[in-house]
Amino acid sequence: MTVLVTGGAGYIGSHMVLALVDAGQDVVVLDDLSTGYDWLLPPEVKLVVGDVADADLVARTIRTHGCDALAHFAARIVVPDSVADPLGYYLANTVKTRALLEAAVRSGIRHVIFSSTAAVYGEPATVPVPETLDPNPINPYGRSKLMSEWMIADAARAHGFSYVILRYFNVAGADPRGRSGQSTPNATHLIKVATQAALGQRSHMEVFGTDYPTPDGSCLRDYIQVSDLAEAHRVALDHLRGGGASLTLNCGYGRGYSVLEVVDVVKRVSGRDFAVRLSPRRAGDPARIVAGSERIRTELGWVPRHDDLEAIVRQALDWEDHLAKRNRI
Ligand SMILES: NC(=O)c1ccc[n+]([C@@H]2O[C@H](COP(=O)([O-])OP(=O)(O)OC[C@H]3O[C@@H](n4cnc5c(N)ncnc54)[C@H](O)[C@@H]3O)[C@@H](O)[C@H]2O)c1
Ligand SMILES: O=c1ccn([C@@H]2O[C@H](COP(=O)(O)OP(=O)(O)O[C@H]3O[C@H](CO)[C@@H](O)[C@H](O)[C@H]3O)[C@@H](O)[C@H]2O)c(=O)[nH]1
Repeated sequence: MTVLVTGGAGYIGSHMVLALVDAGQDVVVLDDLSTGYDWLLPPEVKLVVGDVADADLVARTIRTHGCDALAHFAARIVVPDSVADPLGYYLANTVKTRALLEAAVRSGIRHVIFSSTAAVYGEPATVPVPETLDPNPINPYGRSKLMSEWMIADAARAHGFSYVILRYFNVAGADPRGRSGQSTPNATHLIKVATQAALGQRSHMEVFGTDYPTPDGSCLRDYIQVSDLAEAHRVALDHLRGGGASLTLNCGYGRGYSVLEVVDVVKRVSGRDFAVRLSPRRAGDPARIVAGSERIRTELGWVPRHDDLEAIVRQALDWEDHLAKRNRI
C-alpha cells in the first residue's frame, strides 16, 4: 500500500513525505516542481515530475506503485496572487483537482487526504472557529479550495472512497531534524519574510495593515508547526485505512498571534533588529482567524508536540541559514 503525494516536493508535502518515510510507509511523489524542489525529498522516495491534471500520468503512477491513498497538496497558495489572478487559481486549485480526482477514482484510490485552508472561513465573526461554522471565503484562493472540498465530498459519496479534509491555519517552522523547510526564495509568508529580514537577506519588511479591529491593529493568525501538521496527515491516513469515517478537521493550535507580535518574536529569537515599515492593508486578508482545535484531537487523537512560537521561529531561522550556506536562496 503506497501513498501518492501530489505536491510532495513542496514545503508541507515534503514534511508529510518525511513523516511517512519515518513511519516506514511507501510513498510516491507527483510534482511539477513549479514551486517545489527535488532536493527536499529523501533519496529513497520516487519522484514523478508532472502535472496533477495529466490523467494518463496519474493513472499510470497509481497502477505502477499500487497506491491505495492520495494526499493532495499541489496547489497555488498565495492569497493576494489569487485576487490578482483568480482564473489562474481556479484552474490550478479547482479544475486540476477535478481532473486528478477523476483519474484517482478510475484507478481505484480508496482514501483521499486534502490540503484545505482556514481561508474557507473568510472573516468569521468570532474566533476560535469551529468546523461547524458555514464557510464563507472572502478571496478566490479560499473559494478555489472550498469548491475542491465540495467535489471531494460529492465524489466520495458517489464512488465510495473515504476522505479527510484538513483545513490548515498558518503553517510555519521546519523539520526539527533540519531535513526540510520553507524553501521558495520569494515566499510571501510572514515568518519566512521576517526571518529573511533578520538574517539581512532583505533590507526591511512590511507589516500590511495596522488599522484592523484587533488589539494592536495588525492581523491575528494561528501558526501551526509544519511537522505537527504532517503528523496530523499521518494519523488521518491511519484512520482512513482502519475504516474510519470521512472527516473535515481544522489544523491549528487555537491561539492567535498578531503580525506585530510575530515580528517581535523574530527579533528576540534572532537577536537582530531590522527595519519594519507599517504599510497599507494587503488585498484579501481577513483580520483574524484562529482554529477551534478540539475536533482533530478527539477524532484522531492528534497530539501537537511543537506548539511554541519561539521554537517555530528558531526552526525557520535555522532553515534560512541552512539554505544560505548551500546557496539555495
Ligand atoms: N503554507 C500554508 O500556510 C498553507 C495554509 C493552508 C493550506 N495550505 C495548502 O497546503 C498545500 C501545500 O502548500 P505549501 O505551502 O507546501 O506550498 P508549496 O508551493 O511549497 O507546495 C506546492 C507543491 O505543489 C507543486 N505543484 C503545484 N502545482 C502543481 C501541479 N499542477 N502539478 C503537480 N505539482 C504541482 C509545487 O511544485 C510544490 O511542490 C497547498 O494545497 C496549500 O493550499 C498551505
Ligand atoms: O511580509 C509580510 C507578510 C505577511 N504579512 C501579514 O501576515 C499575516 C499572515 O500572512 P501570510 O503569512 O502571507 O499568510 P496568510 O495570508 O494568512 O495565508 C496563509 O495562511 C492561510 C491560512 O490561514 C493559507 O490558506 C494560505 O495558503 C497561507 O499562505 C497577514 O496578515 C499578512 O498581511 C505582513 O504583514 N507582511
